[in-house]
Amino acid sequence: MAQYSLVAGSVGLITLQNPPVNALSAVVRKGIVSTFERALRDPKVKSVVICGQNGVFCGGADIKEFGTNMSGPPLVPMIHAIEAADKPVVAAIEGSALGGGLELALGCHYRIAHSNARLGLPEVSLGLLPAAGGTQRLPRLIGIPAALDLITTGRHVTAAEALQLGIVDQVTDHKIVDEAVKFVLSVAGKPLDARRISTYPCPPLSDLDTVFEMVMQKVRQRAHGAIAPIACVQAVQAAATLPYAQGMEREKELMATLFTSGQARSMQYCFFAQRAVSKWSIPSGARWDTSMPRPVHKAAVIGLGTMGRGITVALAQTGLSVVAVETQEKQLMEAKQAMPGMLERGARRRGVSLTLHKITYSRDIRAVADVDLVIEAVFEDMALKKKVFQQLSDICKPGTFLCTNTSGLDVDHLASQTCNPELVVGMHFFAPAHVMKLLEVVYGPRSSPQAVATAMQLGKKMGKVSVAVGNCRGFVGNRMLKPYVEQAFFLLEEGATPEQVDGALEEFGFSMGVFKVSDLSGLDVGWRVRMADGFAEPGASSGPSARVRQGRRYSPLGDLLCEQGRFGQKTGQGWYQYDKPGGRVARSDPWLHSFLAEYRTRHGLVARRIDNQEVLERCLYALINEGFRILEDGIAAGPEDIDLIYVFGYGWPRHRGGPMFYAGMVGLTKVLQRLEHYHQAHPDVPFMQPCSLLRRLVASGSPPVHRWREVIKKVHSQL
Ligand SMILES: CC/C=C\CC(=O)SCCNC(=O)CCNC(=O)[C@H](O)C(C)(C)COP(=O)(O)OP(=O)(O)OC[C@H]1O[C@@H](n2cnc3c(N)ncnc32)[C@H](O)[C@@H]1OP(=O)(O)O
Repeated sequence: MAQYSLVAGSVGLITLQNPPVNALSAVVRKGIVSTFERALRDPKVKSVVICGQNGVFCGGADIKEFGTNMSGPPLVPMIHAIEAADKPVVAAIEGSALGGGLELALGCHYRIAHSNARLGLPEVSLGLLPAAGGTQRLPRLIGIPAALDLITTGRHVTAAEALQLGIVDQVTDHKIVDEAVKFVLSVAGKPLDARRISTYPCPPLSDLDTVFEMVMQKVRQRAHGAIAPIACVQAVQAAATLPYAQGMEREKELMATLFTSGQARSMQYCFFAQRAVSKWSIPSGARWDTSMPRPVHKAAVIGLGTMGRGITVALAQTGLSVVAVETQEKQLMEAKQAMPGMLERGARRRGVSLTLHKITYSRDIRAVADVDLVIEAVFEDMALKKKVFQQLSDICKPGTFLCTNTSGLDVDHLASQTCNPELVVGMHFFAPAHVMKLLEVVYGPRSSPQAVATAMQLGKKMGKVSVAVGNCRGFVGNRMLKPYVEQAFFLLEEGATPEQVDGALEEFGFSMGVFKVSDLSGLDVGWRVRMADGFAEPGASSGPSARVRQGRRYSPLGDLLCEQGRFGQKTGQGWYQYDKPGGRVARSDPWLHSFLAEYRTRHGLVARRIDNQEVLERCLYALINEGFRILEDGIAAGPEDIDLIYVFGYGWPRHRGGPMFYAGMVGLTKVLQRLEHYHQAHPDVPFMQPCSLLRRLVASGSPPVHRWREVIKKVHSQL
């Protein structure tokens, strides 16, 4: 709702009230319309201030209303009425003014912001565009280039930047409503014509066509198939070329296409999924709202390879004191040289001050004796990690949480090396750890609720999307990767090329296909895992049984490349070739194509034409099928957890909602049928055998993804 009061004798104060973010629900819109009309009618009222309760102006339209039969007064005419009023209206902005919230403020004649405010038009990240006049007013106010930047990226700006851009008229550190009232009294009687943004001409720009062409090209490249950023550019182009009223028509038309699109549904699902996974619960019954995290003031990182450096930087950026331990002198020196640059770039990007002084370095593991939490990030080798955990258990003060950054080893086994296994959890970061948003927090059967809560909270503080997952080989993300990569290898055996497989996946929306990712992270990573799992064995890649291991189909292609020293970008050759070791630009490699042809001949395989549909189905459905197994095993609490892991850690396109949501969009029956088809064709590939949970869901009428938990619960209760 919206509350109305008369202040300072002549100012109508309208306060938006819809906790927690004063979203513009039907009731709030109704409240604004009626209180505003009352203010206009009241002769005592000479001016109006609009603010939000509890330190937040407005988080935008109520996203929960999307997809329902929307009732109540629409936003556009409401904002027009405010702009057209003959009494001055000031938006008093503190906290957030986002989406429809900022559009409401743009309809006001003046905007004053508290220095804590954040403003933005983030609709693009919900698969939409700012359709309450945002695409038409913002370019008129701040110019086309700045408006394009804000609208196509959805980024939030601080009050200081908003002032610089001209979005707000004043920034204050004082009480926002008091300042707004003072301000509106000071402008009483001034003509309002020049304050109505819809009447402004768009600031002229020379060579408009070229500007839009270039922006569109850039936006398309970044969008990976998402349609909202493109529509955002088109809407701003309308502002630049059409009169306001026609621009509004175009905005409406473009929004109508987006609003009902699967992409918008997927992205809005991701928004709510992100909030849902922070409300974690684990099979022991521990939950986010009943488990108290312990404060972490000082942390340590053991091992300063690529991951350790990233984790140290991420911790220091959070403001924690960090002890960075590396026993190898050379590696320590390299880390000391590299990390200041990483911190500097981070500080510049985030507009904050440098935190170099937060890190102390040591070669001696005993330096971690007084820290609250340790993250082990040594080489991915169980024997080495066990030794580190035994040492930590002896050295650390009582109560120190011991975390491992393993990407898939048994966390419980590591916990068993310590005197207090309840203090042990996995904190699986993704490279580069100071940039990537995902953190898998891995609990074992003995991890205490407090250990899980502390790791989850630390992740949040570090700006990560933290997802609590159970302990199994590869946890959630890497476990699902295995069938996906396996299918990609099989496709090469059957006639596809890395270029074709990657092309199909990139067209689907991944920023990089599976083979490019493999070249980037190093082919040796997967090779080591396959060796540890007893699949890859020296000398076994070329014998007669090379393509069968442990009674199932196996492709030794990745092992063969590793045996040739082709580890990807770092060696300049992998599935592609690069201009030099460390090169970044993948080029097709004729050697690889001959190698594949020879390999097929050697194994009596005849290359066939494979279409992109088959590439997608085999790679993605194999991955999704493993996702169902993970749900069935209780390793992830719900489909949202898996989806966020894939969106934030593995480049799954957000506009496709994550693998499990995508399965729902495709139709569970179809996914099941295609898995059955491929499993019949390849009975020696267990990953293609449809998971029984998928069958259960189909048998229960393929409920929407938010109702899967009910079926999963039933499955678990019957175990
Ligand atoms: C004609 C169409 C015109 C306009 C279109 C739009 O306006 S679309 C909406 C544009 N706005 C946004 O995208 C903002 C989304 N919200 C946020 O970015 C953050 O929530 C915000 C406002 C920065 C606050 O962040 P904070 O970390 O403090 O809280 P949290 O994100 O956990 O949110 C708290 C709860 O509020 C719910 N919520 C937030 N925004 C909205 C919203 N716009 N509509 C509905 N609900 C919203 C959020 O889901 C949380 O709910 P909970 O049940 O507690 O998990």
